[in-house]
Amino acid sequence: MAFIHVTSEEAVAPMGRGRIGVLLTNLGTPDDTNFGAVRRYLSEFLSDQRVIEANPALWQPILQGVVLTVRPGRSGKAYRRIWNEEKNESPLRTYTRAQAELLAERFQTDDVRVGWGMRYGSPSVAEAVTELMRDGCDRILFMPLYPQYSATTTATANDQLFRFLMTVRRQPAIRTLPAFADDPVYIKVLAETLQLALSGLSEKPQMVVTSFHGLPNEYVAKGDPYREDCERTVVALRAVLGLSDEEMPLTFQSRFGPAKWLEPYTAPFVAALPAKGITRVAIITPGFMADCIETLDELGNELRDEFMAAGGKELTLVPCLNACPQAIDLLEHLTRSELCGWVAT
Ligand SMILES: C=CC1=C(C)c2cc3[nH]c(cc4nc(cc5[nH]c(cc1n2)c(C)c5CCC(=O)O)C(CCC(=O)O)=C4C)c(C)c3C=C
Ligand SMILES: [Fe+2]
Ligand SMILES: [Fe+2]
Repeated sequence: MAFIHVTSEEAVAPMGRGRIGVLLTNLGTPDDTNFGAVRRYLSEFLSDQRVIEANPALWQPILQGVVLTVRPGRSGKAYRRIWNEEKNESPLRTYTRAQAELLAERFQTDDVRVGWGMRYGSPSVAEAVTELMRDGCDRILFMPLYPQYSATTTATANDQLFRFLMTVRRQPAIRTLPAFADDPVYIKVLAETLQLALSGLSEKPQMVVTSFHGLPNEYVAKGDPYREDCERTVVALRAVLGLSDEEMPLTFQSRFGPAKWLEPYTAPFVAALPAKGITRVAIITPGFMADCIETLDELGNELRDEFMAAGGKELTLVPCLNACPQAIDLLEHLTRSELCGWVAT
């Protein structure tokens, strides 16, 4: 029996092209400030083996026993201090949604859909990708919003996307955003945000401390390039602003657990400054694309109190990029670069 080969051009439909989707992703945040909601969020977050690399057989009893008994109450209190009462949600969610909505406006004429999702909590990455696929997107740019790469953030966000796609028969094509630690537009926007925050002050700060989320030393020793990426950002920022290492030091905040993390630790570093005659400081947090509990509470409340109690006169916390027009310029720049060949750049 002869096979019939369909070879004529008319017999084969040209390849259909669907829409392009862009999916902004950040870490995630609790749905509420009550004990149960914070516990659910922390349980998901701290069960991620990219975040806590300890053997789960040893870690889970500690997590479910001690950590999730004590921490949700303490963290819930902190979330209540920074909660967006108007929208009844965490600031990280407010800003991530706003970033997606404003970025979507920049792509209206390209017919590019922009969604947003969270690595932990809601809306989940799976929900957000499903929505884009239902909207006809067959090519998706996945954008974990971490300027500095870490396996604990960038890689686990990518894992979560691909884990979902394992359940999908007809997968979209995927691109993922790489870290952008020394991207000139990112550095320029950081510099402008800093200058804007300082422009209203009657006296200039004596020091601009950079504070990045910390990471266990062990992860870096095993090859996580996070510290190098943070250094890249700070070196580029100092160069643009004409500041020395002493005028713009690099520090790490938000240590969790008893292990040694990247140093110097922000809080003791800043609290020791008044004793050295430095009573006016600004703190900039380039690793956070949006204000969250770590910036607003850990620095804006806890560290501010500590600094003032130690004899400090003024602590200026520079807002994160959030949803200001320059932040959206940056997101558009990153998106267009990564969509090269998919849309006109
Ligand atoms: C081992 C624990 C943690 C690692 C490693 C870690 C890395 C890491 N985190 C961010 C960004 C954010 N972290 C946030 C909150 C947060 N982080 C940890 C622990 C680790 N983070 C905890 C327990 C929490 C919850 C808050 C608390 O209970 O204190 C947030 C804010 C979330 C919010 O809702 O506002 C962000 C953002 C980075 C960039 C990073 C690796 C470099
Ligand atoms: Fe964290
Ligand atoms: Fe914290």
